[in-house]
Amino acid sequence: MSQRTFPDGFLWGAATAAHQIEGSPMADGAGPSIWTRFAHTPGMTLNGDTGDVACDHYRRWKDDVKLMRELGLQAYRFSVSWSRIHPEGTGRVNQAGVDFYSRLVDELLENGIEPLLTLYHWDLPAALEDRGGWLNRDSADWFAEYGSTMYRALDGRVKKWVTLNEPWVITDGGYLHGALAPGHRSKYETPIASHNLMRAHGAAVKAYRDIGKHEIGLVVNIEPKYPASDSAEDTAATKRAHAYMNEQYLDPALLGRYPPELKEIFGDAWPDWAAADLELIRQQLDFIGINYYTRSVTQANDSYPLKAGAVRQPLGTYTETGWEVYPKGLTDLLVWVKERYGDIPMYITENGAAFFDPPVAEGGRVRDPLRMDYLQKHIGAVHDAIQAGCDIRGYMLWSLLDNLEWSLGYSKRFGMVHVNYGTQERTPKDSARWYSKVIASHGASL
Ligand SMILES: CO[C@H](O)c1c[n+]2c([nH]1)[C@H](O)[C@@H](O)[C@H](O)[C@H]2CO
Repeated sequence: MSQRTFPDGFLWGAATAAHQIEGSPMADGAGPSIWTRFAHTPGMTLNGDTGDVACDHYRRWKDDVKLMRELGLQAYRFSVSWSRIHPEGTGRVNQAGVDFYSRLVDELLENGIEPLLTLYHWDLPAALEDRGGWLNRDSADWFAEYGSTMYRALDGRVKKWVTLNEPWVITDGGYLHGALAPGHRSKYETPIASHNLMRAHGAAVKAYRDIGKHEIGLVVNIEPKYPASDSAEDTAATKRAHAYMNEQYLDPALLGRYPPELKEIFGDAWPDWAAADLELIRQQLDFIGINYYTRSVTQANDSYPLKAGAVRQPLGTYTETGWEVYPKGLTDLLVWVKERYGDIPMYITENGAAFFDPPVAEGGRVRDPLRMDYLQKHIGAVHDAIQAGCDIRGYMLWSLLDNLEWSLGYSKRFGMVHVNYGTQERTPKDSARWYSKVIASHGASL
């Protein structure tokens, strides 16, 4: 393979999220989030795992930034825990919470690492859930207020902002299937939560345009859907699945409309949204963040309400989370985004895999060849998309650290750095050493 050259300024980094790594969820005046509440509800997470300690990043942040510098990261994508900033969700600001993130950003900048800040990575203040959460139309104002607090505190030092991380997972997991906080199971609530999340996204972007002077975008998880057969049923099911996951959020954000398949999927549960709502949602964005993990070979089935599902590939390679390794899907998807939405700049804001890692060997080595192979192929797929004309400006590996995988607890390790949850010792895996070389060579060593 000829040497791969990435564009000048292409940012190499890694990503995490507050609830998954910080621990100390109630420290220094913070309020509880829906994940603090959900994880402490018996039966909601594997082994009853919670984010009470996680990777203890709330206390070890300085050493973790030092580790990022040693690895040569150029950027770091992290999220802010809303309930550290507004313990009741709105109104009173907890300055100690703002100060934590301000210190983290300063430390990143002092170490030559660009911060990429996600305002919302699933941890809604519990106080707002008690007021209806994302089912309450006021959530757009709540989110814009919180975003404005952070813009005023950090804009300028933070130059790349993200409103939401993955509205699809928030609603499909938290409102339809109930596997994620707040654990609802309602076909009727799901579109309402989705729509209010996107209204909140629009309101936060509008607020940014009044306060901020840099870049703001939206992060979506999208997954290419390939029909399992050329039957009419599988073709229609694939179209529904594609609209439900891939178009449901990018279409309103970038085109100001929902895909028509959503009415077919949700039926009487799909409201006729007001045009003014779609105008609020459709705000000029500076970039889109793409979270990519796998593809879905899709067939018609009796799932509710989508009536479509993935078919396991007998010759496929699968990760510990049951996702097929399919790098070409990333290229196909990025080209699809460009073709459907135009030349909007993109970042790969998450890509990575959980594999079973061996324990830390003598001398502090963690051999993770499967992860290295996954990453090499997917970064190569990003390069293929760039060659195909996509404007991709960076790659954030998921994840910097092994961390709390939501309802799966600590059972899945996505980190390029191993975390011993008993001692909190960090040990870079082989994949981290390999990634450092990729960064140092700007992709040439891929
Ligand atoms: C369904 O895959 C999603 O794109 C997705 C995968 N992941 C995510 N979203 C979340 O943004 C992270 O918090 C997860 O830790 C990470 C790994 O599961």
